Amino acid sequence: MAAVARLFRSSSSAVSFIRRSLSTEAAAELRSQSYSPRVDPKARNVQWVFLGCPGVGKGTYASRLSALLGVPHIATGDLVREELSSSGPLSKQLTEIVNQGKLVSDEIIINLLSKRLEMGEAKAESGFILDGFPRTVRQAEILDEVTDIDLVVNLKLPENVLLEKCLGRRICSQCGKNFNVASINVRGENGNPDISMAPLLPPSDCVPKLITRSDDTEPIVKERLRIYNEKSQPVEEYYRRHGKLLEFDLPGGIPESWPKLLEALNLDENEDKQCAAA
Ligand SMILES: Nc1ncnc2c1ncn2[C@@H]1O[C@H](COP(=O)(O)OP(=O)(O)O)[C@@H](O)[C@H]1O
Repeated sequence: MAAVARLFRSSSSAVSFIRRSLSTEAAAELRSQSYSPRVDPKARNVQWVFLGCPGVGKGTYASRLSALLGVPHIATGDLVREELSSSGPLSKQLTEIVNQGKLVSDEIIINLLSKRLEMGEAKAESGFILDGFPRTVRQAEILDEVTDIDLVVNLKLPENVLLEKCLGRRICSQCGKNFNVASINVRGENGNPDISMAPLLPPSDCVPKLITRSDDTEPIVKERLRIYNEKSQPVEEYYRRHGKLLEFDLPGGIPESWPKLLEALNLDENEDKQCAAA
């Protein structure tokens, strides 16, 4: 773990980039606005983290908010998948780890994230919505050493829904959009409401190009859920202690959840004009 801190200390480009672009002043200003509903979302420097189990919809909601707020959506899972399809030196090692449902080392993930952030710097990006990072308490501590996170949104769904969602997930290999062929109807337990989600079907152009992620099989999803509970649930606790965690129980699919999420974030639905489809 010390090696990761050393990586940040010694990799001056990564550290200086993160320090420069993740301005704590802007973060303090955002906090002082306390998500006031009347603030122009584009005027904010958003530095948010999305937490949640595999399949919960971090990518869907983070990318919608990224379009609404005009900040990049950075998903470390996407960075890992890009790396493993690139036939670069890490590719074989990463394929093995991902296909076992395990986590990539903190060193590798921070390296990939630093490179992505540097690329954003070149494009004068400001703010971010991180999805899939941090996933260990050590990653959260390292992030805190280099920046000031404003808000952590913890998306939640029951585990049986998560499994069905992962197994129904399909991706268009051409446009990259995510779809879901599962029709979910799960009875709520212990007084919790029932959950229904209609399938999110692709347009006919995408149908012949649909692929399934190699780690979206039942045994691998179960392992990813186990690892989430072991390694990433403590991250929820870490941010809860720091008073940054917003818990959000998804009430259903996108049509029910999106307006409620905007409400929880004090964002006005009327600002949702240019939001891209999920
Ligand atoms: N922050 C991270 N730390 C370690 N490994 C990661 C991290 N982010 C992504 N990965 C790797 O990439 C895989 C895919 O990530 P992601 O698409 O976020 O999956 P999930 O659907 O399980 O949330 C993970 O199972 C893990 O192997």
